[in-house]
This record gives sequence, C-alpha cells and structure tokens, in this order.
Amino acid sequence: MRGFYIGRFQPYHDGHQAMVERIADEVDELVLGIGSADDSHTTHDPFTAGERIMMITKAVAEFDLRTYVVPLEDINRNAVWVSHVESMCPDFDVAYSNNPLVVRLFEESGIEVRQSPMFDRDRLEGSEIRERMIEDRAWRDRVPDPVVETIEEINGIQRLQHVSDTDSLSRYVAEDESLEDADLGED
Ligand SMILES: Nc1ncnc2c1ncn2[C@@H]1O[C@H](COP(=O)(O)OP(=O)(O)OP(=O)(O)O)[C@@H](O)[C@H]1O
Ligand SMILES: NC(=O)c1ccc[n+]([C@@H]2O[C@H](COP(=O)(O)O)[C@@H](O)[C@H]2O)c1
Repeated sequence: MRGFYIGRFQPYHDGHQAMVERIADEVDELVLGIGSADDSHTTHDPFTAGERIMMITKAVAEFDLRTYVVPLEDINRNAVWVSHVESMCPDFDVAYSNNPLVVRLFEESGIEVRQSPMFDRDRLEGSEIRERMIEDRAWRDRVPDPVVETIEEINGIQRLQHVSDTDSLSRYVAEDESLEDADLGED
C-alpha cells in the first residue's frame, strides 16, 4: 500500500515528522509531495524545492519506509489539480492531508483521504517557525536535526531575514502609494 502526503514544508518541522511517523504504521511506501515547488525566496515560501528535498530526504531516513519526494508546481486550476498531482507521482492508494481544500479535491476525485489531529500546533506551525527565524528567536527545537543542518548549509536564516525586509518594504511602499492615491481622490 502506497500513501501520498503533500505540504509546502516551509520548513519541514516536527509536526510533519510526527505525521510521517504515524503514516509509516499504515503504508509500505510514501510519496511526499512538495507543494508550491515553484515558489521560493519569499517570507511565506523561503526555501527552494531542492532545499526542501534535502531537508525531507534526510529527515525521513530515520524511518523504515521507502519514500519518493516529488516537487509539484502550483497550477491555477483547482479542478484539474489532482490530475496534475497524479501525472507527476507514483500511483498511490490513500492521501494524507489536513488542508481542507486538498481534502475536498481528492475526495471529489474519489481518492480516500486520511486526516489526523494536529500535533502540538501552538509550537509546530510553519508560519510561527518562520517568524521565529526572522526575529532570531529559538526555532531549532521545532524541526528535525537534518532540517537545522540543511538551513545552516544554505544560509537560510540570512535569506529569510533579507526577503522579509524586502517584502515589508514593498508592502510599505504599496500602502504609501495607496494613501497618495486616496489623497489625490479627495482633490
Ligand atoms: N503540527 C502539525 N501536526 C499535524 N499536521 C500538521 C502540522 N502542521 C502542519 N500539518 C499538516 O501538514 C500538511 C503540510 O503543512 P504545511 O507545510 O502547510 O505546514 P504548516 O505548519 O501548516 O505551515 P504554514 O504555517 O506555512 O502554512 C498540511 O496538511 C498541514 O495541515
Ligand atoms: N491549484 C493548485 O495549484 C493547488 C490546489 C490545491 C493545493 N495546491 C498546493 O498543495 C499544497 C498543499 O500544501 P499545504 O497543506 O501545506 O498548504 C500547497 O503547495 C498548495 O499550493 C495547489
């Protein structure tokens, strides 16, 4: 039996690792889909598909589970997204996700979906971990060790802090321009 588990994994954290540990009890093989593979170098998606392949491949090596890591680019048509996934991945029997849109799209295509409770969600949430990386607060205890090693190897914290500064600056300029437009509108 082969499973499929998709996420953006920005970064791959201990919640994802707990999920894979649980999945390993239920399937012989697992396809790990790296979602939004075409996104990188933003505050929301700092790491490239290749960097996420490294994090995940090393982290799941501790399990007795054959895994296939497949990068999956986004497409802008939800109605054909499951076919897109199937066209890129080894066949699978069951999909794992806690993302409501992903669950719906698979179920509408007749594919069994298994959901799970969130593990320690206050600590184990990608956006919270990225926030901590940006603010130089503790994050290493929330991800598997190979993820720390990969992020250090690629100088990932410096990149995230830099793109976060740039994103904030663009937001500031956009807000400033919309205020100027509003001022003009009053004249
Ligand atoms: N702590 C957790 N326990 C169990 N499942 C989780 C946990 N965190 C995320 N997941 C699930 O793993 C899949 C991939 O999640 P994703 O990569 O978006 O992580 P995330 O922590 O939700 O990140 P972000 O805050 O960047 O959206 C989704 O189905 C998500 O619901
Ligand atoms: N139309 C599409 O391209 C489409 C639809 C549903 C999910 N996805 C992707 O699947 C992944 C789901 O992962 P998360 O649960 O981490 O959000 C994301 O990368 C998301 O962009 C893409």
